[in-house]
Amino acid sequence: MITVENLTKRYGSTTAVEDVSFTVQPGSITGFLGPNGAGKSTTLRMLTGLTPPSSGTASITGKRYADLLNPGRVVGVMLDAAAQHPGRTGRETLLLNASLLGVPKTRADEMLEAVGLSHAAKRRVGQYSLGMRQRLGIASALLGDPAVLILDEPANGMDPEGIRWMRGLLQDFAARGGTVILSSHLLGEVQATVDRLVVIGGGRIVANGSLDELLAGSGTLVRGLDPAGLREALTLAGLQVEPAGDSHGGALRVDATAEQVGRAAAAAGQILLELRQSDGAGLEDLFFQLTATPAAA
Ligand SMILES: Nc1ncnc2c1ncn2[C@@H]1O[C@H](COP(=O)(O)OP(=O)(O)OP(=O)(O)O)[C@@H](O)[C@H]1O
Repeated sequence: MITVENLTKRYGSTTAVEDVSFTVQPGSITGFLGPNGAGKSTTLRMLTGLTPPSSGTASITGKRYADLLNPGRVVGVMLDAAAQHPGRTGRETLLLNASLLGVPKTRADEMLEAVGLSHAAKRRVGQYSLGMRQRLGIASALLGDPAVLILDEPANGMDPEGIRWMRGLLQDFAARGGTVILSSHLLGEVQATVDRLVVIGGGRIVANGSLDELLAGSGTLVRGLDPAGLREALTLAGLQVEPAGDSHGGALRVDATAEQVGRAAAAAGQILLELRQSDGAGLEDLFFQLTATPAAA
């Protein structure tokens, strides 16, 4: 379990992270989402003891990272896959990390196999693509057989096949009771992988919940035989209504449950052609909406 409580980081007059709190439970994959500069890396660096917080605390399995006896056996971390030593081979990289962690050398080859890099084991990391470095970074993070994984932008540079592979690996890890947090600035990149989302914008948490909860938060899509009459009826019933966009053929997005919308329409005798929870496009809108800075909103 990961617990972040009231974390704040200031750099001079810049507040990179402000009063951030969330938890990540075992058996789940949490996406830590936000646009560039939102404060994701700073939060993950504080969580892993690399950046001291200005205030607040972060703990992994109940302890601060610095207080873990052999942290690599508890938590696997990948913060910057591109920063790996270019002159070492993939295998040498893992052998070195295995000896630092005190795990058997055989783990290095096992992990190369697990991330699909056995064929490139003897190639220098400098010749690896970014996607291959991400795989190597994940192999390093898994070396100590940790219960917790913290990955900063692991999908960056991966092709769709790589993202699908990583999804399977992380879902297996979580299914065995592991705790995973991974950051991304692209919702679409992680949407199919994560169970929960913590969304950060301008250093503050702007949404936190399961994907289902956040989807439900994007409202109900409704389409009627008489669009103008339906809109008037819903507005008169006190519901917030807006057009759902050109691609939805006169549909409306309503900030209410499907039942509330259905009842209001029925009371006004409006005939409905479609009534459903607003879908993934709504989540994308929600993401932009949530992460827009007040000045841009
Ligand atoms: N060492 C530092 N000194 C000064 N400002 C910093 C430092 N590190 C981060 N910042 C600032 O803190 C803010 C948050 O940065 P951070 O790297 O955490 O964002 P991010 O969400 O990880 O973005 P990205 O996806 O671009 O990595 C930014 O405004 C950044 O310029």
